[in-house]
Amino acid sequence: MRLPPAVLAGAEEVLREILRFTAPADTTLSRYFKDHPRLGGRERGAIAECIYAVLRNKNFFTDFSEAGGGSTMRRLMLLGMADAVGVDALPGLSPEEVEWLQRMKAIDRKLLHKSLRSNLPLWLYEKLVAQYGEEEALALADALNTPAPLDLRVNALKADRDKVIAQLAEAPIAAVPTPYAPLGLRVLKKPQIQNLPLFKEGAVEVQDEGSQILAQVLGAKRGEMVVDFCAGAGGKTLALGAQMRNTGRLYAFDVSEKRLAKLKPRLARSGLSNVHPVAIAHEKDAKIKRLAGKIDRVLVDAPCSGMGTLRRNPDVKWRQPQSAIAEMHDKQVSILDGAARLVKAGGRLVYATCSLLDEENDAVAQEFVATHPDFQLVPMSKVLAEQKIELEMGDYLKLLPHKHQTDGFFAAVFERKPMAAKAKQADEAGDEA
Ligand SMILES: C[S@@+](CC[C@H](N)C(=O)[O-])C[C@H]1O[C@@H](n2cnc3c(N)ncnc32)[C@H](O)[C@@H]1O
Repeated sequence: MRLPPAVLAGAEEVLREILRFTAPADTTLSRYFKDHPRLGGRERGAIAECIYAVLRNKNFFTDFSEAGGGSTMRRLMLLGMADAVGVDALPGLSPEEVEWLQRMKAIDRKLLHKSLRSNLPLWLYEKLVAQYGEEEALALADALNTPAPLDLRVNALKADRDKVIAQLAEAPIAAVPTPYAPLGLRVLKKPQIQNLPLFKEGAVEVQDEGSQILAQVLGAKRGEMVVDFCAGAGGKTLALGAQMRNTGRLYAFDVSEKRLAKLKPRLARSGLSNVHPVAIAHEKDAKIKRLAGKIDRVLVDAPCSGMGTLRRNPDVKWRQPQSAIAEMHDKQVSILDGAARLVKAGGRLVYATCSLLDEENDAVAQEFVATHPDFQLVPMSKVLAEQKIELEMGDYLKLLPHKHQTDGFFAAVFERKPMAAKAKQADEAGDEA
């Protein structure tokens, strides 16, 4: 069935705004839908998919749109719409436009020049080639430009994975266990999970399998004191609280009160009562000092470029200049240093990002070890074996969409050496006196 003509005009209008890259694409889209309440579900879906198709394929579409009639914005919008809903669903096209769109569909993208095929900014493509080699960088780029599946985490406090699969099947929603995360489910289509009783009652949360694995890597146990240092809206906090079986104390720190506020309804659904959200001013806040040397496990899910999440947020690659990566690195080093003070002797610290870039990952972990002799790296192979997760890794966790079908994630685990830590804690106590 053809879309109403107004949908194409609407998509062009919102695309023009989004390609200014002054705000996240999902924020602009939500505002547009709020301002146009009469748009139906199918129309909204078509506009959103069109926008995301353009963001994912921007290099290729921009190059191809140099040919063809009408304004550049209409041509980009048509390419996005054709990708999203197919040429036959588009109303009011001229015969030339139909022929032009069919020509685009027939192109074998594997034969394109690599910078067009990767659909990444050149600086990012070159960094990935330097890290992974050309063949793997292209496979990674292809995976990053493919929409992510919908993953759920079963809340072990309220449900059991097999039973949730059976309940979803009644909806009917097909879901299978994720390959690595013990409580993960991959939903085969993308239904509105938020309306299901299972979701409203807190039996499931939406969480990428990679993010679930990150939370698991911290190894939080019953009765422990744990800090989620960059908790945000609490994706990992909720997983950690359930891992701790709703016992002990889990502090959820963040500098953004707005993000922490989004954690509250999720906490209410989850049934967790061991979580304590705390807004901090910065990573050296006095609230942190009070807990210095007292915490069993600290997770630093650091602010980062987010380049591992391009399957979901394809605008992220166009919205950040290369110079932002060096700034991120410095911030990450500073946050990790601030968070490390919390860890008690023999306790663990996990540094994690959803970036794919060495500067934000390996380089931060190496700098930390070099400047914190009281901590030692715990090889990820050992951590994964402890958690019974069957993934082959070396020193670090490096999850990649083309290999593991997760978002791109990095994690390094450090342990505070028992004796040295005690001496340092004594020093810190002396400093504070
Ligand atoms: C990658 S996001 C966290 C995502 C979250 N852990 C989750 O799983 O949903 C990084 C978070 O770090 C927070 N942040 C930025 N600077 C910080 C700082 N100096 N101390 C603590 N949190 C900080 C940001 O507000 C953001 O919420």
